[in-house]
Order: sequence, then C-alpha cells, then structure tokens
Amino acid sequence: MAVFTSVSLDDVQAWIAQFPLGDAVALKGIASGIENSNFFLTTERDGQRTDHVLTIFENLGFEQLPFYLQLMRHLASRGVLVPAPVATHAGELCVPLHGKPAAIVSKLEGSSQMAPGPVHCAAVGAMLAKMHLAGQDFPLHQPNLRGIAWWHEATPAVLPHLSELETRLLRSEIHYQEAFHGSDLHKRLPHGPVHADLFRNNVMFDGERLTGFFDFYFAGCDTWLFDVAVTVNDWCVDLDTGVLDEARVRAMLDAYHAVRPFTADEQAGWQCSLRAAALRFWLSRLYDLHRPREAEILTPHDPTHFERILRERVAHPAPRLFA
Ligand SMILES: Nc1ncnc2c1ncn2[C@@H]1O[C@H](COP(=O)(O)OP(=O)(O)OP(=O)(O)O)[C@@H](O)[C@H]1O
Ligand SMILES: N[C@@H](CCO)C(=O)O
Repeated sequence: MAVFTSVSLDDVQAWIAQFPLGDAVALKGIASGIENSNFFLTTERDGQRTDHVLTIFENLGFEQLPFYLQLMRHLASRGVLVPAPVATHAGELCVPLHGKPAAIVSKLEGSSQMAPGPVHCAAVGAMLAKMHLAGQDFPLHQPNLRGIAWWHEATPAVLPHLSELETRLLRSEIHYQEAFHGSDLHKRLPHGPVHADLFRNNVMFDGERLTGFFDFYFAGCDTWLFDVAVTVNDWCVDLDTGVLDEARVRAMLDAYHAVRPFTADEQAGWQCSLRAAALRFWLSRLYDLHRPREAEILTPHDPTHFERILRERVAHPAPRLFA
C-alpha cells in the first residue's frame, strides 16, 4: 500500500472537528497511487453518512497546495467534473495532519476504466476541452513543476543509471525539446491551467458515464496541447507496444475539437508535444525508480513503457489533430 504516513481513525477524530463534516466513522488506506497518502474517509452528521477522500501530501508544501485545491474548486463551480475540496470552518482547504499538509475532497462515484474504448476516450476528450476553457479565468498561476526546468534537474540524476542507448535517446530528446520550447511556435500555443497527469487511473467512470477527473497534484500552467498529448499517450495506446490506436485517438481528438477547436499552430506542434509528454513520464519514472522513497509497500512504475512510447513518437508521424 502506498501509504507513506500512517493515520488511525483516532487521529482523525479530533482533527475532523475543524471541518463541518460531523464525526469520522471509518478510515481506510488506499492501496494505489505513488505520490501521496490517500484514505477513504466516511463521516456522519445528523445520521447522514458521507464518503470523502483524505489526502496527506508527501511532497508538496503548503505554498503549492492553494493552486491545486483552488483550481479544483474553480473547475467544479463551472461544471467540470472534479472532486470538490471541503473547507474548514475557518475557510481553509488545506490544514496540517501529522505535520504534513492534508485536504479532504469529495469522493467520485465509479472506478477507473483501465481498458478504455473509443466511447470512453471521447468522453475524456470532451471533458478535457471543457476543463481547459473553464480554467481560462482561473486567477492563480503556477508553472508545470514537471516541465522542462525539472527535466534539466532530473536528467543528471538519472544519467548514471542509463545504458548507452538510453543515454543517447535522453540527451537527444532534451536537445530537441529545448529547441521546441524556445520556438515562436511554442509561444503561440494556447495555454492555461492543465491537469498534466490525466492517465486512465486519474479518471472515474460509471459504465460509459464519466464521473470525474481527479489527482490534480501535478497540475500547472502549460500548453493545452501538452495536456492533450499526455492524455492521448496513455488512453489511446496499446499498452504492450506504445503504438497509438487509431479509433481511440480519433474519438478523443474529435470530441475535444468539437468543444474547443484546435488551431493550426497546435497541428504544427503536435508531434513535438507527443514526444514531450512521453519524455516527461519516462524521466519521472526513471527518477522515481532510481531514487525511491519509503512507503509501507510501493511498486514503482515501469520507465521502459515510456521509453518505448517516446521511440514510437519519434519514429512515426503524429495523427492529424483535426481534418
Ligand atoms: N476524489 C476521489 N474519489 C474517489 N476515489 C479517489 C479520489 N481520489 C483518489 N481516489 C482513489 O485513490 C487512489 C489513489 O489516488 P491518487 O491517484 O490521487 O494517488 P496518488 O498517490 O496521487 O497517485 P498517482 O500520482 O500515482 O496517480 C485512486 O486510484 C482512487 O481509487
Ligand atoms: N501517471 C504517472 C504517475 C504519477 O502520477 C505515471 O504513470 O508515471
């Protein structure tokens, strides 16, 4: 279980009094996830039980959290399906628990769709476009903390662990992405708050009905296209080969385009963005693998999956964003 900080129901009983939620009646650690400690928390007020998710942030500080939690609040208030953070009586969205920042958000119904078809990809594409548009007037700003500046920090840390072939790929892709990120084209790409980690395991479905996006703790301001690329690279690939599945790609991109039409600049930057999105997760998985943190049980994600995807995106032209 990826619970880095142990919390008992007793610990939560006193702590919960600062929220307008009544009593804590059940607490259960959540096994999946590698970044934070998460728990399902049931509260009872006036005989009514409600389910929430309690997150203890292991790597994020109090200064970064308002961006994520306020963003979720902003999006939820505009009809984007995301968990709503619960404020304390004093109006705080984030308060310490065992000395670490912690927050309570509403629990989404359903479960993750780990074998999505075109219908699921279309739902994700449409909601992603809606989310980008709804984020346009969000007043807080934070860069994507796993963007190119971080790639420059992480690269020297992972290079000693790589084979010669991997080293060559990493160095050349960083070089290629420096040119793309410094280009006028990149400056012209529409940007704003993005999720930046919208994988299959960060979206809930009830059958074919999308019930919400969650895990916003890698969100930041970046190009909308990067967000689309991250999402396509996870939802629309054959997991064994990293090859894009045409039907799922088309369903996702067409549904996105119908809500927020892509621009010609985005078409021009699409392949570079797919490569950037593959590089980002190859690098973070290498970083996590070679610099593991302590957890009660922790299974690191496999970096070679994204190395394969990166090689695929370099080797093959990207599908058209729109007709
Ligand atoms: N708002 C929510 N509603 C319902 N379930 C949730 C919610 N938030 C988290 N979960 C559950 O908790 C699990 C872990 O959460 P999450 O993915 O946010 O963890 P994490 O440590 O940030 O993970 P990672 O960064 O590896 O995706 C999810 O797979 C999901 O089952
Ligand atoms: N989605 C990331 C984990 C961090 O949220 C990955 O699969 O590498």
